[in-house]
Amino acid sequence: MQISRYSEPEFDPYGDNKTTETDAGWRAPLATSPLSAVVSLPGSKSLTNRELVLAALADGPSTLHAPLWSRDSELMVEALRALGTGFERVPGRGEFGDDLRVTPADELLGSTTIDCGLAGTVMRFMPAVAALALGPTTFDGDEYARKRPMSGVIEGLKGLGVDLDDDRRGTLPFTVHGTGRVAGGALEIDASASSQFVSGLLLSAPRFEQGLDLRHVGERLPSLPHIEMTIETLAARGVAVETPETGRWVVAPGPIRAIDVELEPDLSNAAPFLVAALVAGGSVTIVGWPGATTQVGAQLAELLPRFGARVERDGDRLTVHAPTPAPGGGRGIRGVELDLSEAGELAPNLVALAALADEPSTITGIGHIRHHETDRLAALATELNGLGGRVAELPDGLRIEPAPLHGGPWRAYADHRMATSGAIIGLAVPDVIVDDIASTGKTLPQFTALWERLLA
Ligand SMILES: O=C(O)C1=C[C@@H](OP(=O)(O)O)[C@@H](O)[C@H](O)C1
Ligand SMILES: C=C(OP(=O)(O)O)C(=O)O
Repeated sequence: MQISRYSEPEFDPYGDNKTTETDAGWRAPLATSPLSAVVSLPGSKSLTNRELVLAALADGPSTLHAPLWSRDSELMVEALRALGTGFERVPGRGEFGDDLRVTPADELLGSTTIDCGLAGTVMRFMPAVAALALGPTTFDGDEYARKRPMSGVIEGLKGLGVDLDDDRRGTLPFTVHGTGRVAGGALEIDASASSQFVSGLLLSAPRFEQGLDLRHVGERLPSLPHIEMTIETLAARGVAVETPETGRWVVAPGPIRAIDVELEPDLSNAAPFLVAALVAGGSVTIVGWPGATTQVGAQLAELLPRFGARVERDGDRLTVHAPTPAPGGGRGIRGVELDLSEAGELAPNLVALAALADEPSTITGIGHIRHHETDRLAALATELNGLGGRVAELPDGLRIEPAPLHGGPWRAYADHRMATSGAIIGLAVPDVIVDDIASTGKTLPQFTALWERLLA
């Protein structure tokens, strides 16, 4: 079989976003009439990057149908390719790019460097794979990636007997000295800073000699649905993860089956589009909404009605209808008291929505999003207040008071969800200029094209 390079010249992780970016930034389009839009979205980042790792560790070739093609998934492909995994693009039925055939290496080989970019999934999922490779693998990433916590991965691998050189600050860069085998066994880690510490160990665990008996010992565990997603993707490949008690996962050693998988659309990337219906009025429909899913974005169907939306489900179509405008002239968007600890990934877009509500909101349980692509609590408060907002940082969340907003610069901090939050504000407020809309290429290279079509 011919294994071609994934990064063929025509592939551009920033895609259509380049076409609308100018030197001054991207002027977020204002919504001038109620929406009536149907939107189709590319594959889920979280599912694609799990399936890439599992396909590379599987007992034969797997095909991923309708995978995500974006900066984060390209970084994952390049990381796995650097260790010897084969990739071949094959024509598929998806609207957003080819399918991908993944052929595991006969033997994973290190002696390489992996660029994690700003991708949490790459920096937290790949070190355990590198420990299964023969030879040293150095991990590094974007400047801000060096600030994201890695202690659960670093201390976890050391606890499993892996030789790892690090800066002792619990961050990138570091080098994993793989020997081609990991003993595995019982391990305790603190995953309070990120559920990805748990997922990253579980994904490789069936390949450890004694499997893994992992216990989380910290105070809180954020983003639980993402751990469920890891367990489900392993189960689909014949690996049972036992959960004898909350915060403990047991994986027996054994093969990871090669299977062909169909990727679901990214429901967290549906958030800005669905939120747009509440801000602009009218309705937005997402097609391809799965019947059952572990994606946390599915919670939008329950979260958006809390803000006053009406949600309708018809087969694989999910439609969000705007609330009735308030008699006094407001949009009718209600304030909320939300604990988003399970769904921190949705927080930036929901905070943007709350900033346009008629009533105050408090969103908590999201202290861990200070460790996402940027300190999202500080970034949201700074950017909204810069446009006249009244947002106060809490230790683990934000308090948002209604305030009239004005136009001005909106910094994205290289964070795709900060960029899309600026676009949401710009629907209602003229002259919001997002400095780095291309950061949406992390998970949705088509963002600006889809956004402009939403408003067309
Ligand atoms: O495993 C994953 O795919 C993810 C887990 C979550 O991370 P945290 O637990 O760090 O919030 C989520 O926020 C991130 O966007 C994706
Ligand atoms: C936190 C996020 O990403 P990452 O996978 O880099 O952690 C996110 O996409 O909101």
